[in-house]
Amino acid sequence: MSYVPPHMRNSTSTTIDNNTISTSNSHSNNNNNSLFNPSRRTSAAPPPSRFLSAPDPLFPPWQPSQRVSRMNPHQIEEVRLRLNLDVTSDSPAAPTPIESFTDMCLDPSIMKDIAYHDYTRPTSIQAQAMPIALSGRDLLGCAETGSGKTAAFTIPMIQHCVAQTPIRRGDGPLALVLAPTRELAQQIEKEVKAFSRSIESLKTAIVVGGSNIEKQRSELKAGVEVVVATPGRFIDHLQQGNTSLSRVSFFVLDEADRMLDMGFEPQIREVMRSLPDKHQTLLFSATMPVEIEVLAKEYLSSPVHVKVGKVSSPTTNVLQNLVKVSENEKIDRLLDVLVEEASQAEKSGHPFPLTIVFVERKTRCDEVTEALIAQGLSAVSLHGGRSQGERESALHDFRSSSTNILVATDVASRGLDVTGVSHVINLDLPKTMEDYVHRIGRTGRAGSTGLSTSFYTDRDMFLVANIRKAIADAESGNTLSFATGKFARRKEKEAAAAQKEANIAVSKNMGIGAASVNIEDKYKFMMSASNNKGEGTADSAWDD
Ligand SMILES: Nc1ncnc2c1ncn2[C@@H]1O[C@H](COP(=O)(O)OP(=O)(O)OP(=O)(O)O)[C@@H](O)[C@H]1O
Repeated sequence: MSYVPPHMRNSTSTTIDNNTISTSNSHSNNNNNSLFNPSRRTSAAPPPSRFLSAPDPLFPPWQPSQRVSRMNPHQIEEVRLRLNLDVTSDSPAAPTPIESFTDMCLDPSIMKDIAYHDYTRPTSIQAQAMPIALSGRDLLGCAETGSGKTAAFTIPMIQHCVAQTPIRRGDGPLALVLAPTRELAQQIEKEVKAFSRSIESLKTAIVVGGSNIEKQRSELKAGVEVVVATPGRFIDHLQQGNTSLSRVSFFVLDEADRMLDMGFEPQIREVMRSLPDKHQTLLFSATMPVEIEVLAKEYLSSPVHVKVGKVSSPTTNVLQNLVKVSENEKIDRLLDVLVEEASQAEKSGHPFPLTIVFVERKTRCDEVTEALIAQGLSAVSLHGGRSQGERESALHDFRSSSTNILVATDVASRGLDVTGVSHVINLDLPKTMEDYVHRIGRTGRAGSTGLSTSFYTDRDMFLVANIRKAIADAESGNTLSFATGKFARRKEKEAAAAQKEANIAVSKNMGIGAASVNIEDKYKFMMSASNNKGEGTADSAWDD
C-alpha cells in the first residue's frame, strides 16, 4: 500500500455514526450504545466533520530548517548511527532526524516553553520521532524507559493543535492521548501544559477514573483542544455523548502494550476504527510486543518504525543488584537496606534518596508501608485499592520529597517520572521481564544513573535467569531483545510455574516444605495477606 498523507486521505467516508462498541470490559457495559449514537449527542454538538468545511487544512505542510533539508542520505545515516536509531519505513522515506529544536521550526511559543524547561537538545527518540510526527506521519516508537518519549509526542501534538481551526463549544478534542494509569495520564497532561504555557488558547482536559465525572463532563462539553485520558473513563464519556472523536486528528497511545494487557483492546480498536479519516496515530512504549505491531499493521497508515538502541530491555543506566533471600526475611532485609541508606545520607549530609519499593499485592503494599513507618522511615503507599485522593496525595508527597519512600504495586511501574528517584527495590519480583524492565526504569531516567535491588526466592529463578541474561547481554553488547507481549508473558508465566512446581517437588523430597518456614511474629500478618486467595493481584489494581 502506498503512503497517503493524512491531509490527502479521503474524508468523505467518515461513517462513524453507525459504529458500535463491543463491551467485553466492565467499563462499557451497555452493549447497545454506539460511541457516536446521534441520539446521544447534545444539541450543542457539531455535525460530523465530513459536513464541516474546514477553512484550514488539518495538516499544513511542515518543513525543517534549510540546513536539515539539505542533508544527504549519507549524512542522515551518520546521524542515525550516532543516535543509535533504527528506522524502518515504507515509501516515502522517513523524515530526517533533527538534532536541535531550532532546526525543527516549531511555533515560537513552543520554542519559548522548551527553553523555559531547559531542554537544550532533543533526546534520540525525540530527534527522530518529532520530525515524523510534525510531518503528519504515523509512528511506532520504542525507546528505553526515561528516554523522553512523552515530549516526543507532546510537542508535535501542540504544534498540530495550534494549526487547527479553534475548538467551539460542543466540539470534541483535536488531540487525544490514551494512557494506562491515572497517574501517567495526569503526568502527560502536565507535560502538555508545560509545553503550551505560552499558548493561552490551548486548553486540556484530564479524563480519568476516580475523579469527578461532572467536572470532566462540563470541561469536555465546553470544548478542549487536548484530552489526556485512561481508556475506561474516556469511553464512558463517549458513550454518554459528552465528547466525540469527530475532530480528533492527532491520536496517541502511550504504553500501548499495557492497555492491551488490561483488556482494553476492543475499546482501543473501536476508537481507532472510529477516528475521522484525516488523522495521524502515534504508538509509544519501552516494550513493543508483537500484538502492538499487529495493531499497527491494521490501523496505521505506512507508519515509520523507530527503535532506539536495544528495545524491550532493562535500561543500561541502572545498576541491577539481585539478592537471594527467603520469603520470611524479605522485610528485615528491606529494612537493612533502607536503614543503611538513611545512615549514609545522614553521614554525607545529603537527603535520603528517593526510593520506590515494588510489591506484588495491594494489601502487602499497605502493610509494608506500615512496617517501614514503624521503623521511623517516611513512607507512603500507592496502589489501585486506594481512593483517587489518597493516590494523588501519596504521589504528591513523594514528588515533593516530603516522603522519600514510595511503596507501590505495578500501578506505578509504567511511565511514572519522578525526578530524583535513585533506587528501585523489588521486594517481590514481578512475574515477567516486561514488568521488570518498566519497574527498574523508574530510576536512571533522562541520562542519569540509578540502582535497583531485587530480592528473589527460589520461586523466582526463571525470571532471575532472564535478568542475569539481560545484564550479561548488555555487558557484552548483545543487541537481541527478549520477547514481550501477552503470548510471550503467558509462556514466561507457564515456564516459571513449571519451574516452581519442580522446586516444590525437590524441597518436598528433601523434607523442607512450607511447614518449616519460620516467620517472625511481627511479619506473620504479611505472609497471610500475600497468601490470601481472592485478593486482587497487582494487575487488578489497573482499574481505570
Ligand atoms: N530533551 C530533553 N532534555 C532534557 N530532559 C528531557 C528531555 N526530554 C525529556 N527529558 C526529561 O527526561 C525524563 C524522562 O522523560 P519521559 O518521562 O518522557 O520518559 P519516557 O521515555 O516516556 O519513559 P517511560 O518509558 O518510563 O515512560 C523527564 O523528566 C523529562 O522531563
